[in-house]
Amino acid sequence: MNAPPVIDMRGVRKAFPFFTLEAVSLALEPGQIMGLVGPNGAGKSTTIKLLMGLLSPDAGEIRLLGHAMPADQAAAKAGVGYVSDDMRLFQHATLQWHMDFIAAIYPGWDAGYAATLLRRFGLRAAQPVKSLSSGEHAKALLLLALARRPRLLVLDEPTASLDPVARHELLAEVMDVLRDDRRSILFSSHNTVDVERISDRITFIDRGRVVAASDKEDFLDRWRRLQLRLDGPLPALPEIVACDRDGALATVTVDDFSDDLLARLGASVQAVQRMSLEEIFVATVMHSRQAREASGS
Ligand SMILES: Nc1ncnc2c1ncn2[C@@H]1O[C@H](COP(=O)(O)OP(=O)(O)OP(=O)(O)O)[C@@H](O)[C@H]1O
Repeated sequence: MNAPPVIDMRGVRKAFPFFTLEAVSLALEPGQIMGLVGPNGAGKSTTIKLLMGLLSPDAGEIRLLGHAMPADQAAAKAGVGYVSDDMRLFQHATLQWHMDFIAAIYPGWDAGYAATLLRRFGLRAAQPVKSLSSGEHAKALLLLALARRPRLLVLDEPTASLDPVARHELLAEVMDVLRDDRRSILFSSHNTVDVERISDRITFIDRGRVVAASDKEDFLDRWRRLQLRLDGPLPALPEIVACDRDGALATVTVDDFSDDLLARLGASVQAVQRMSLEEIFVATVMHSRQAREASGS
C-alpha cells in the first residue's frame, strides 16, 4: 500500500481584509522536498500557517502527516519541525537551555546530531539567545528543528537572513535530512537558486493562488527561450507565453516546448535556450497576472 501524502491541502481558502488565498492545493509525498516559491505578499507564509494549524481555513481540507488540521494538530505536530523567521526564543536563556528543553519534550531528539550541527553552524551552546546575531538566531532555530529528526520539516524562508556560506551549509544539511527517504521537507523562498538546487517538487504561488506546480525537472524540460527571425506575424500558438519583437527578430518564451512546436512556428530559429528556474518563475507569474487581468479576476 502506498504511504499517504505527508501534506495534503485541497481547495483551501482564507480571506483577510485585503488579501484572499484561494483554491490552494498542495501535495507532498514522503521522501520529497517541495519549494513553495512566490513574490512578496504572494501567500507563502499564510499557506504554511494554515498547514501548521496556526490559522483556520474558511474552506477546503488540510491533512498533515495524515491528521486533519487544525482539529488534530497536537498529533500532527509531534512529527513536524517548523521554523519561521518570526519565531522567537527565550532571550535570557542559552542555546543549551533550549536544546535541553526540546530534548525533554521530543523523544526523537538526537544529541549527537545537535552537537554536530552546533559545530557546523559555528554556534556556542553556552551563549545567551539575546546576544546572537540575526543569522545565528536563524541557525539556532534550524538546529532545534533538525536535531528532533522530524518526519516533516516545514521551513518558512529558512535562508532569508543567512550569508552565502551559511546558506550553503544549511542547504547541505537540509539535503542530508533526505538521506532517510521517509522524511520530507516543505520550504518557502523567493530565492529560486536555492529552490532549484534542492527541490524535487516546485509550487509557484502569486497573489493568493497556485499558478503552477510540477516536478522541478518537468519545469526545466518544458520551458525554452527561442530567438526567431520572422517574415510575417508570429502564429498564435498556445505554447507561447511571451514575445519581445524588434522588426524581423523576436525573442519568444514558450512552455511545453517540442520539436513539433518549432515546425509550427514557421520561422527561422536562430537559437533555442534552456531557462533557469528564476526565468521560468518570472515568466509564469507575469503570464498568470496577464491572464487574470484579462479575465478580470
Ligand atoms: N493576519 C493577517 N491579517 C490580515 N492580512 C494578512 C494577515 N496575514 C497576512 N496578511 C496579508 O496576506 C498577504 C500574504 O501574506 P504572506 O505573509 O502569506 O505572504 P508571503 O508570500 O509569505 O510574503 P513575503 O515573501 O513578503 O514574506 C499579505 O498581503 C499580507 O498583508
